[in-house]
Amino acid sequence: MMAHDGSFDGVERRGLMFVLSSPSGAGKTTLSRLLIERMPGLRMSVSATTRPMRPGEVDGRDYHFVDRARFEEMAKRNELLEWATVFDNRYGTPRAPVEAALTAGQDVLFDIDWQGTQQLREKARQDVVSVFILPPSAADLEKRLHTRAQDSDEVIRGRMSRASHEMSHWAEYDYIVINRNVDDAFAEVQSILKAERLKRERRTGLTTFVRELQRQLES
Ligand SMILES: Nc1nc2c(ncn2[C@@H]2O[C@H](COP(=O)(O)OP(=O)(O)O)[C@@H](O)[C@H]2O)c(=O)[nH]1
Ligand SMILES: Nc1ncnc2c1ncn2[C@@H]1O[C@H](COP(=O)(O)OP(=O)(O)O)[C@@H](O)[C@H]1O
Repeated sequence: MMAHDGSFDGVERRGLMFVLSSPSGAGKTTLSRLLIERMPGLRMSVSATTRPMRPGEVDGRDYHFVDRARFEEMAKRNELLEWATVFDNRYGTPRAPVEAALTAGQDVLFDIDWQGTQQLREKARQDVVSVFILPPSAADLEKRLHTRAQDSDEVIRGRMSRASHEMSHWAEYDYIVINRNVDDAFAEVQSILKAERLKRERRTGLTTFVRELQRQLES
């Protein structure tokens, strides 16, 4: 039997919400892309944002780029699972795709800030697994923001000055990963997801599975 989540261990489970947060430039986007590529059964939550599109970004893949009026309308209609203001722009998670994925037994990956993580945790504590990504040093963080070459010097200065505030929320997260080297950080994040998928409480099919094992043993 194949479980809904695409894994092959034969036991159904409830989908989980896997959250990555970090100061800008620490590597969330890089690690998220690798996770989506390499972990079956994991879907990315594509946020809505009012911030301008960066070179190389694609509407509907990286974000749903919307204007302020549209964003306010989505929030008012309760179409967002959470939302927050970051760097003067609005960011929010469309509710419907997340609920559809979880119902289908898929896990959902979120690249959201600490404000959004708090809101998800309040709504669904048991289903949220949160990881905070730290850069190895301030110098590395600044270098990464510059090598990404997608923001002006002024925007980068703003992001650096917000980094310390963002980082002050590290202790609210379940796991902390220091992104020195992408391969190691990816292996750590992947291990967290793999272990969390095995948590007893999420594995709704265990009672049936064990009952069947017992039946086989006793017959
Ligand atoms: N609360 C919340 N935060 C979001 C959402 N989407 C993105 N963010 C956060 O907004 C911040 C800025 O994102 P972005 O402009 O793409 O820059 P980045 O930091 O380089 O990824 C990051 O901390 C994201 O995690 C969302 O839907 N909700
Ligand atoms: N471990 C790492 N070592 C060196 N550069 C990295 C590492 N992780 C990410 N980067 C680079 O740093 C820049 C910022 O990473 P990104 O994933 O966009 O961060 P975030 O989404 O957290 O803002 C990108 O150019 C990315 O390729």
